[in-house]
Amino acid sequence: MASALQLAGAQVASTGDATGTSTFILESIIPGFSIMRQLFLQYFRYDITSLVTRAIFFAMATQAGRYLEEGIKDLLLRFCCASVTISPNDRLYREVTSWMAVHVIEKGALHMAAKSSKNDDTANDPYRKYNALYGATQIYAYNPSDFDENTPPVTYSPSIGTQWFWYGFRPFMYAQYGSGRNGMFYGKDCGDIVIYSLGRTTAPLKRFIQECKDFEEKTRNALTTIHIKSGARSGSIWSDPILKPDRPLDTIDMDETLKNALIEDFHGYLHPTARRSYGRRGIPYRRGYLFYGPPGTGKTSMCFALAGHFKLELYTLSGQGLQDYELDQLFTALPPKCIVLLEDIDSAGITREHNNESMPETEQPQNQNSRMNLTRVTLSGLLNAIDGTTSQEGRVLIMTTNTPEKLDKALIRPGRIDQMVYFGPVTKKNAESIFMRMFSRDRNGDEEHAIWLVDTKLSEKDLREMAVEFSKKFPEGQITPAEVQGFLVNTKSPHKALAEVEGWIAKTLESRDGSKAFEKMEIKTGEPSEPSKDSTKAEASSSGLKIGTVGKAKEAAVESTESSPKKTGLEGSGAVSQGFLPTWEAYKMRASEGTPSVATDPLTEEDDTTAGAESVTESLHTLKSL
Ligand SMILES: Nc1ncnc2c1ncn2[C@@H]1O[C@H](COP(=O)(O)OP(=O)(O)OP(=O)(O)O)[C@@H](O)[C@H]1O
Repeated sequence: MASALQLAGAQVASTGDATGTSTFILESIIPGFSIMRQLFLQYFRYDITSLVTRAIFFAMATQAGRYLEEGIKDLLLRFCCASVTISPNDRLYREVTSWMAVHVIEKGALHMAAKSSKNDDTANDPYRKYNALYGATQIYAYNPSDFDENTPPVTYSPSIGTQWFWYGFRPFMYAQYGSGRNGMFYGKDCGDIVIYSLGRTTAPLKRFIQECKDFEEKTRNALTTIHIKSGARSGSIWSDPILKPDRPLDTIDMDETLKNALIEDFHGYLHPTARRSYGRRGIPYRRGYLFYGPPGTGKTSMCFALAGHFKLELYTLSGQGLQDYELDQLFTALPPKCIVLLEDIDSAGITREHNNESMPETEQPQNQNSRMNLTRVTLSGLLNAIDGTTSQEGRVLIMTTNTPEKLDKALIRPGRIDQMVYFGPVTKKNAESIFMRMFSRDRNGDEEHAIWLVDTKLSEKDLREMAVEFSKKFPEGQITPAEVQGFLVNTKSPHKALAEVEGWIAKTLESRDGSKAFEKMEIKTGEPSEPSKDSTKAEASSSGLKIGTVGKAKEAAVESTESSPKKTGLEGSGAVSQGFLPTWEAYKMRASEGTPSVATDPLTEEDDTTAGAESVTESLHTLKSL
């Protein structure tokens, strides 16, 4: 090698002509060039100098052309186009991407990104079960045949870089940038989208954005949008939307009065003027519900049904594997109106200290995954996220639990939880309606799956009679709706179900010591709270807050409802006795009776709030015992 270099050096030094000069220059651009040249000369008797020189000129011209093109494009975009930038955290981001996917990509774009639901980040999460059941994933229109788990749908979207398209008679450019510096891609994180339109006016862009929003709304008409926690480099963010067909409210079997009261309460809260009215009274515009009851009684299903009915996006979380700052990030990123579902809030194991500090060292999990699973939010972190200073207004918070008595009083204090709703085992009436739902014919006349033995000869009347017969076999308050549903799904035939129900009930009760019915749950919050590090808790205690035992509240309600004209079925979390808003139903009822003050519609009426305490306390007496 050394001798070759010497040879090259000697060659350059010895030739003082033009070839020597260009060889010298080329050597400085391509180290080792003179050796290569020497070898070519020796073996092929060909001087590569002019060939390499031309190649270098060509490369430089191409690069210069590229810079020129970029420069012209920059000038064109800057001075001849209007643009709008959309950040990846904004819901517009996916609305625009969805529009692009259907109107540009699927119409024959040459460059696109493909994604299969099997590969997406949510594949291993618990909500996969919903995806499996309903095939919900990033889709643009719901089509049941798309959701065969064995052949997961592939979705196409705009690829990174730029894409020109026509919108109306105007050229538009879609540009997807990376999240890194200068828009470079870092990992798989995407940065802003910028949409350019030719012409010095923003009106076409605004029309385009509105069309993307309308399109998204139309395609999601019968779908509920769900978001779950998803990891990001800088903490936690909400996942891309997971879509699932709306669950109609009439598929939730529960006490009808209670269900209607809950729906009315939602209506009241979501009334267009509600935000202003809350603000005027100095009440943060938030609403909290606690759904409690045994497992499989419809708490989660009701959340989905409410989200679908009120067209609110559902953001679901469990406290496990979350740190306080992540919870804060997630709550801060919520849109102005949505439902946040905190599932199984008791088993989320909210701790009072950070990250298992209280756990003896020997019991601390050794491996990283177990440590992550044990990472939990602290009570103060949760309270802060729910109603801290940075917490979004407008959202509905629903917490579900099987063990309400274990919940910290600070968590369910008025203002955080405004209504508590009990979901219980099936009544005879519920059993009848579950039977009817399972076996009545599809009203749309769609073909049923072959294994589902829908008896087409059975008239609606016959089926109803069978349902009544079926319901008579049910002992009150001992079987959950999920159990009944499971039994009927397995039998798949009304005749078989009727024949086997008695045996099945006996077996079910026997398997869990059937002598015991489900005990009615009580939220025992009579004693004062323990002193805590948490300031919010301290504030709750110092305010003299004692949330009455729900059971006792119910007793009081029963006594007083005897004289009340109508029952609502919702329980204020002690909130009502503290002067918080009673149920919407109660307001409406009082409004129709012409009772003055808060008793009229709280959201639209301009009333005197100082007179509210009495009427509010009175409204408590309209609450129904469950
Ligand atoms: N009241 C009900 N009406 C209709 N279906 C119900 C009802 N309760 C339970 N189910 C059915 O049972 C299954 C489980 O229900 P769901 O997850 O809503 O119960 P849950 O009360 O949230 O249970 P958990 O406390 O274990 O989370 C679902 O398939 C749902 O359709």
